[in-house]
Amino acid sequence: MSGDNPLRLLTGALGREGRRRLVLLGMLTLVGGVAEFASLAALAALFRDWLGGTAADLPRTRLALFAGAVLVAAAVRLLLLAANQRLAFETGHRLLVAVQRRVLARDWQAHAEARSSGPLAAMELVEQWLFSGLMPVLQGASAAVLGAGILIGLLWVDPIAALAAGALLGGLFVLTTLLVRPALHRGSDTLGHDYEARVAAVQDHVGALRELILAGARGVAAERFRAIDRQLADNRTRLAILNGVPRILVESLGLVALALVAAWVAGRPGGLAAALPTLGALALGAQRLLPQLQAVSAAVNSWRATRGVQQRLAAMLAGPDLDGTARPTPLPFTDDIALEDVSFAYQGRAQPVLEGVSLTIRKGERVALVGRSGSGKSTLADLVMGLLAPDRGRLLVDGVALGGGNIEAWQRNVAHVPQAPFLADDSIARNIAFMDDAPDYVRIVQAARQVGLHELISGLPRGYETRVGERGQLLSGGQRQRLALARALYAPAPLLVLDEATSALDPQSEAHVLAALDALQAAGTTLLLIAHRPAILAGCDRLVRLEGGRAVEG
Ligand SMILES: Nc1ncnc2c1ncn2[C@@H]1O[C@H](COP(=O)(O)OP(=O)(O)OP(=O)(O)O)[C@@H](O)[C@H]1O
Repeated sequence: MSGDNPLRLLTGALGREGRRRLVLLGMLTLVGGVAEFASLAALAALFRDWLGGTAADLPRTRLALFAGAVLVAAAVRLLLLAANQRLAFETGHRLLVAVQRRVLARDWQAHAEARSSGPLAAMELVEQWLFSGLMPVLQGASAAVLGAGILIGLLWVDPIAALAAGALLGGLFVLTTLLVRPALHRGSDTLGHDYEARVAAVQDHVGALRELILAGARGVAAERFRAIDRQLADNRTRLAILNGVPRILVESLGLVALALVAAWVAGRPGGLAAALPTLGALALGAQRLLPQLQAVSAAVNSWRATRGVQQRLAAMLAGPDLDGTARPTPLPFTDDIALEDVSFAYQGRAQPVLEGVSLTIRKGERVALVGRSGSGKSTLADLVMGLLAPDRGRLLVDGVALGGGNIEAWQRNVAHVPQAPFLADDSIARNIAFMDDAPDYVRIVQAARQVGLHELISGLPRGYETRVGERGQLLSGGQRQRLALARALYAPAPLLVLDEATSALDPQSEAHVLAALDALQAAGTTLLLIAHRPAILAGCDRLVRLEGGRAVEG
């Protein structure tokens, strides 16, 4: 599912199963078209046989045929309704999953540079596309086939009248569509961005509420949001109206067109009596054909109205999909990690953060990275963890160069605790056993004890089942850090990277953490610490200082 062609987006989103369903839907639609044709033809035949007769002469077989054809047509419509809805929701589901898979497939740098409002807005975009784009299109496609069946029925009954009706209705459809086309294009192009802007604004409110309160800027934020949503609401209103106009025109002018054809038919030689079968077919045609025409018109215009949304979704789907293969076995790590002449610059920045850094970290060592703010400590740690790739130079683990295929295998050796760790809005236990579908409570408690959190957690009314709130906001900064450290201890990895992960700890908590680090090192874990606090630095085997993009010992 790739490319920015919205049509490819549709077929790609369907997947193999969806395409099979689409073929079935097409076949069912054809049956529906035949049923529509049959009901019209049966009605005309009924009128023809009955012409001039009394109630007693009613040809019962013809009547039964007509009733049968109408019932079959109704049954097929019901099936079509169900098949259309199923296909649409299934496609929406697949599309959303596909977008999230691509969000998860991004590499670290792309993720850091991307706006998080995009993936969040994808949910709204998919809903919008589903209800205002795909569903009308599926209904319109069915309607086109059913409408063709009705028109063929009319052709069979009275070719000239059918051609006249077809030409008038077709002309009407083309005219009304052309009428709204430019305005629909204009409105739809900004729609995708408008949705993203709205999500981004809400994210700011949630993320920066403290700052907004203290700056007295809540009113400003509300006003900005009002303007963003006003624009979106106005645009959606305009598009909905533009979408509805052709439908109303097609319905009302279409009725007039069919009445004109009926009047012409009634005026032909033979008079009203000879025209009766055609008039009956036209009346039924009007009742059946106009809604189909409306649906086709809605489909064409809805597809245009959601063009901007389709383009945004297509852009989100343009990236690579998540690798579905099994997790690789960890890369052997028994000797050392070596950086050889490594240089790195962030995209769009002329100045490299690191230039010609060479450094060896032996297995089991505790190394501290120090240096001024912005000197590149986190960048170096990201390179060691394989989250970033060097522009020049290389990284070797036990002499094996990292790159391409073995990065994930290397990352299976790595645990990381950042300064502001991510905590899920879940229980303490589930945050320690993060992403573990079968949490081991013995290990959870052990990890919590090691970071000095067990007493505190045990004292809470719900203990380890206490929820930590969104991003852990029901805990203090130091508690969050220790919880993240407990997470790293729960699933120990040969290399543990702590990036200012102890900055919010009091001396007592720090003592706990130091003891935990000692135990880890004694068990053979390699520790790379970015830290400033003397107690943490004192326990390290080596200090590596970053200065002007270079690494110096001491
Ligand atoms: N994703 C990014 N894109 C562009 N530049 C970045 C990115 N991340 C960091 N930088 C820049 O790279 C430089 C090094 O940043 P880094 O976070 O590695 O420094 P640091 O030594 O860890 O700083 P601190 O001690 O303040 O955390 C900084 O100038 C920073 O602005």
